[in-house]
Amino acid sequence: MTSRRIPLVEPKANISESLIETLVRTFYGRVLEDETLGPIFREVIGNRWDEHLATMVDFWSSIVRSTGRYSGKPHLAHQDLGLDLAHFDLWLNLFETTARDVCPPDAAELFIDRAHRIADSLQIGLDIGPKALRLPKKAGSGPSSA
Ligand code: HEM
Repeated sequence: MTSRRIPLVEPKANISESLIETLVRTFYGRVLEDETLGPIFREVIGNRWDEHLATMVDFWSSIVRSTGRYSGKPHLAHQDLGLDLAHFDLWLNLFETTARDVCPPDAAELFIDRAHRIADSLQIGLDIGPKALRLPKKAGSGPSSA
């Protein structure tokens, strides 16, 4: 049997909905104060903050409690935001700090592990950074570069 290269952090903590809500509210409060991330979120979300926070609570509840409450398409939500690696680094650093500030250690590690995995998947799907697949364009799918 081969060992995993990236050990999966398995859920140990029984994470409550109220912890998820605290994490989500604290994190997006800090995101809004960030001089780079704040303006992006303000512009895109506008006055839909209640909806966004509720979506994010459902998202994390699905991830760490397997409640199945989220069924959106995160890749589509991010594809027109012009994100680059620096945005992901900022987001992940802020998320890690917030998770460690508001969660017990084992819960924080689970959130952080999943956030990194999903960020990787977003970068692969959005063709950002060294993890991007950079697949050649299919014939007929764009302007030809003769
Ligand atoms: C790189 C920095 C990031 C920025 C600037 C960013 C920005 C945004 C914005 C503006 C939205 C709202 C889209 C809309 O309602 O139209 C959104 C939605 C969302 N983001 Fe991010 N995001 C980032 C990284 C991440 C990461 C790393 C994750 C996951 C760990 C994530 C998960 C989500 C989810 C689940 C939604 C909801 C999509 C839906 O409506 O179904 N984002 N993000």
